[in-house]
Amino acid sequence: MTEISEDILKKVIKERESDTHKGDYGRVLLIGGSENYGGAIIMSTEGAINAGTGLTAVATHPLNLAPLHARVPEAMFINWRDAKLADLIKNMDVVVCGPGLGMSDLAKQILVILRRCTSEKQTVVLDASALDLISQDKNLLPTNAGHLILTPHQMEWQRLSQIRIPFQTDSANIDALNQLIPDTNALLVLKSNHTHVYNGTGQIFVNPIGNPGMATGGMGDTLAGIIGGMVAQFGPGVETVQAAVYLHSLAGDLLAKDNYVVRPTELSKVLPKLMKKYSELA
Ligand SMILES: NC(=O)C1=CN([C@@H]2O[C@H](COP(=O)(O)OP(=O)(O)OC[C@H]3O[C@@H](n4cnc5c(N)ncnc54)[C@H](OP(=O)(O)O)[C@@H]3O)[C@@H](O)[C@H]2O)[C@@H](O)CC1
Ligand SMILES: Nc1ncnc2c1ncn2[C@@H]1O[C@H](COP(=O)(O)OP(=O)(O)O)[C@@H](O)[C@H]1O
Ligand SMILES: [Mg+2]
Repeated sequence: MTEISEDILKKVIKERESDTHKGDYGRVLLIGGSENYGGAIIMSTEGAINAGTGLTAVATHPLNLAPLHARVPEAMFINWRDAKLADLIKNMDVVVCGPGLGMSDLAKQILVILRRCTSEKQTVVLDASALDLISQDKNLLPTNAGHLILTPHQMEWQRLSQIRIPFQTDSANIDALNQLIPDTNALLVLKSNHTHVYNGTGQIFVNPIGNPGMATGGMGDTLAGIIGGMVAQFGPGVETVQAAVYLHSLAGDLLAKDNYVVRPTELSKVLPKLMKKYSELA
């Protein structure tokens, strides 16, 4: 087991070369946000954009168009019922699916489309409702994606793995991950006050930082967006995911120095400054 440290940020976050454009920093599609959970996909999008995604698109319920554009005009919008969703998925580097997606039949259909349209070169980050739907039907897993990153909290992992929370030991978690996705490219980010990152070969990385001010709805949605944005720029390896988890908590700790509660939307705002600092320390 390895404790994640600040060094991972220096290693992963690179200074940007002058001769580059938005296409060099990745295309990310975020899918989620039903009528009742629009905030989840907006917070996830804010995480992705503030973590540096080159081009960001959001497939969501049409109710979320105005609030999404008001908060994050950098993001493009597509109605999640639009037939063009399939082609859009095919053109993405990373798809983050699940924040506020909900458990409807439409949500299930979206997972079917995602499974059909993803391929080897792409990374899919699965969070929240996407994981709960897959718990009900394992055939919904988008196994054609080159890299799969699962980001459950402990109850979502209980539903998916059938391991009750007190029995979620490292060895049980690794076995369950390998059984669920017999592909060593899969990563499990098991969120808690000390999030564990597992890869398919049995390596374990533990996040030592973060604080209870971060126990606010939307904090995990934000992390899923940050992971998507960082994978789009720095690749889908386990180091990028460790860096995303650490950066999220570091931002949370920075805010918790003088705030009782850390709002996910505030956390996203401090990411560009932190990333700048670590890109220069490489
Ligand atoms: N603003 C918005 O739009 C927001 C929308 N959201 C969207 O809502 C949807 C449902 O997601 P969800 O996470 O809220 O519900 P669910 O999966 O039932 O989990 C809660 C249950 O798990 C238990 N639990 C045990 N251990 C735990 C742990 N370590 N961390 C967390 N929970 C833990 C917990 O136990 P208890 O609180 O009872 O002790 C409770 O019984 C999903 O689409 C999501 O994206 C949210 O992101 C919020 C902001
Ligand atoms: N007490 C805590 N200490 C450190 N981090 C926490 C704490 N509580 C929650 N977090 C972090 O906040 C996030 C919560 O994720 P999740 O439960 O999926 O939130 P949501 O679904 O509401 O967005 C995780 O990244 C978790 O590590
Ligand atoms: Mg969550």
